Amino acid sequence: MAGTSPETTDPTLTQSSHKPFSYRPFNLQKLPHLSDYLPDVKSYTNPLENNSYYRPTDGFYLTDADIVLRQIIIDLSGTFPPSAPFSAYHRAGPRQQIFFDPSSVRAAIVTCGGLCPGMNTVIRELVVGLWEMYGVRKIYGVVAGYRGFYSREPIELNPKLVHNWHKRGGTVLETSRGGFNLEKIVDSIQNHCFNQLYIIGGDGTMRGAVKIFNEIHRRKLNIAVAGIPKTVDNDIGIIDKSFGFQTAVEMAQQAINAAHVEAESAVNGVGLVKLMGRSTGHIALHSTLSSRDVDCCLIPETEFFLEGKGGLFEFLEKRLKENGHAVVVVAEGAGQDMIPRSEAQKEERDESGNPVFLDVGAWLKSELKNWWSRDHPNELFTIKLIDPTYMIRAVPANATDNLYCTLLAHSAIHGVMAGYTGFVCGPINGNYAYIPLEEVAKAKNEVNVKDHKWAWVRSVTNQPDFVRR
Ligand SMILES: Nc1ncnc2c1ncn2[C@@H]1O[C@H](COP(=O)(O)OP(=O)(O)OP(=O)(O)O)[C@@H](O)[C@H]1O
Ligand SMILES: O=P(O)(O)OC[C@H]1O[C@](O)(CO)[C@@H](O)[C@@H]1O
Ligand SMILES: [Mg+2]
Repeated sequence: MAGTSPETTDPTLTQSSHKPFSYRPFNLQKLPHLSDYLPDVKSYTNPLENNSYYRPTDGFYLTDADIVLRQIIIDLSGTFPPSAPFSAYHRAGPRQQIFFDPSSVRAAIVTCGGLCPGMNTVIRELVVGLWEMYGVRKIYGVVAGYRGFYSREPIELNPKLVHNWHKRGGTVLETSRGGFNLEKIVDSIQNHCFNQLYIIGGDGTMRGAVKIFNEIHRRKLNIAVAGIPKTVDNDIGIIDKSFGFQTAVEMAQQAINAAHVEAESAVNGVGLVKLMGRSTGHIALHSTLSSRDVDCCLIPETEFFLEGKGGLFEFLEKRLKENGHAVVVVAEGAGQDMIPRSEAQKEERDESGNPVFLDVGAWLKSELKNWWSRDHPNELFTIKLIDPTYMIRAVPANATDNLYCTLLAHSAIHGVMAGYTGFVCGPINGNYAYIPLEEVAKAKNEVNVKDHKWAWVRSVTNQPDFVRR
């Protein structure tokens, strides 16, 4: 159960009792396990064995031999096997042997960072899953993010209390930014005798979770740490997509529809929609592709400009002439370098240290108005800015995201009960896997403006590439 070695040279599948499978050209990512630093940690038979609802059949339990490949698209005309081996991860799911006696488990759940549809579903399913599948009875909610570990009393959770939480937006446990004090957090975890941590949050939260995991490891504590990636921006790497993202894209359609109606109903009407996306434009991109009413999509990953040949003004002028209206979607992180700001504004950070952005929607609206009145002083022009910001992330998860949240929560529980620690669970190519926390904390998921998806956006909108020629 301990580690897996990527160094095995034999290209055939090999197995021994302590060194599980490794298969070239796949590099099976090492998953930390409590037994790595606690050699005497005891194992138990999984209680699902006797759970009348599950009746484990052949193949029900997964072993370390079950892996998920990160790269499933291969160009055989290139070098094969590739010079750098593909990453592979352990599949998520129940293990026959577990490393916690359910009656001694004290699980803690915390939510950190901004809101995202589905946070309450994950909490609910962690509570219900721990309770029903493994018979855990001591489950606590840490209130208000990382700072809550040392500044608030945890609340005890049970299935009855959380039964309808999945129907509510936000997080009943509350969340916050900042307040990360490693010593205080780990001291408090020890004082409360928590031995399982379920940390729900975005990229910043995962970086904090790595530090907590390392400190727990350093103190040699019998505490397993699981990260559950949450980000409405979909900016966490390796996993297919984050929960709540699809719900947010769906909500954004309402704003785009309204912008389209306003623009269509005016003379030279422009509907401008500002959507979330701090450093990634996934919400803007996916909303544009699903809507088909969008004439131009602006995201942080690619620059744009206003004046001159190939610029936004020239493009909109053409569109207004052709169609009488236009819809522009802009991600909040786009065009930040173009917005004038004071020295103080340049330095501004939120409690977590993230740069505070200026309002690209208001800025763009004003630039477009000025341009039109300068170049077409005698022609009507209307611009309506719709900024649904928090509306797209404060809603409950849709059915697809609710299902996704449930599978994530159950994957996390199975992994922790099996003694894995310092991992994140998430879907890779549609299959749930355990990924080392450290790897997730480093990985970014930006829109690749060189790939087919962005080309698709450009073919749907026919917007310029904003390259000065
Ligand atoms: N490098 C870091 N080390 C330790 N803690 C961190 C780090 N970065 C962020 N955190 C902590 O993680 C928590 C959440 O971080 P942040 O506000 O950046 O949100 P996030 O998890 O990235 O979610 P999102 O950006 O999707 O809203 C905060 O309490 C913050 O103090
Ligand atoms: O106003 P808050 O709660 O700090 O969050 C705003 C940020 O959170 C996110 O929703 C997620 O990081 C970003 O899109 C946005 O910039
Ligand atoms: Mg973040």
